[in-house]
Amino acid sequence: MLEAHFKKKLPSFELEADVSISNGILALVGHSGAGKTTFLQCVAGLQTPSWGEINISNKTVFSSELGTNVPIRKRRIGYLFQDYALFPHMTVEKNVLYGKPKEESVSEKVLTAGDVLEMLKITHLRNRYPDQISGGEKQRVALARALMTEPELLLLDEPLSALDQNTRSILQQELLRLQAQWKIPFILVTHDRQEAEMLGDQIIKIDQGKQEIIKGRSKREIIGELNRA
Ligand SMILES: Nc1ncnc2c1ncn2[C@@H]1O[C@H](COP(=O)(O)OP(=O)(O)OP(=O)(O)O)[C@@H](O)[C@H]1O
Repeated sequence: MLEAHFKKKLPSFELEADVSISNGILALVGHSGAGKTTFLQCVAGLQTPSWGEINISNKTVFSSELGTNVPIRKRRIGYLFQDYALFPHMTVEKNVLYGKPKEESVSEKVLTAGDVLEMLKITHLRNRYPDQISGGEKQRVALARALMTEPELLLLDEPLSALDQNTRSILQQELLRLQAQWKIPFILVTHDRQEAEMLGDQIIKIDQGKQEIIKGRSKREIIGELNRA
């Protein structure tokens, strides 16, 4: 579950975020420079909002009022970047194992690297290095490493944009399957409106920091409906 209600001052505008998602995929669309990456980074703890509150799985990770700002490594978030960010000197298996939490597992899903490699159908690549696998395979390894962290929320910053259409379609299906299996919210930044339509249970467009709901309903609308019932 993610509930984020915050503002972040940027040099040319202020980003205003107000989202709520308990399960499923929230797609974030918008022009270049609209504030999408800033949104993800505020949720992850890589940037600090100017004002507001962020809750993940009912835990407050940021609150300007309470002075709470939980560091990124304690937020239980998987973050997938466009450029995969794999370690070139480590094998696929070592890259995946790198995601394993250092402390004892805190979730009921105790995962081995073998489980995750199998889940993403890359067991046969375990001993290869990143320069010996394709772009689509690299993205699977990056996804495997993110899942290995046992996240409560997965942030995906244009994860498929560097891939060819065929690989992209396969991985889109894979994301849907993983989300259904994992049952945690995914936030997907994409430039591709069709991808947002296909994968997003909710779609939010950001323009100059202001959000517009394209698909799904705002928390305010849902609460209003409950109050009227
Ligand atoms: N480190 C920074 N310092 C100053 N301004 C920044 C910094 N990073 C981003 N910005 C500005 O903040 C605004 C939002 O940037 P952001 O990266 O969130 O946009 P985006 O929607 O993710 O864009 P893109 O689709 O091109 O990745 C932009 O106007 C950008 O110029």
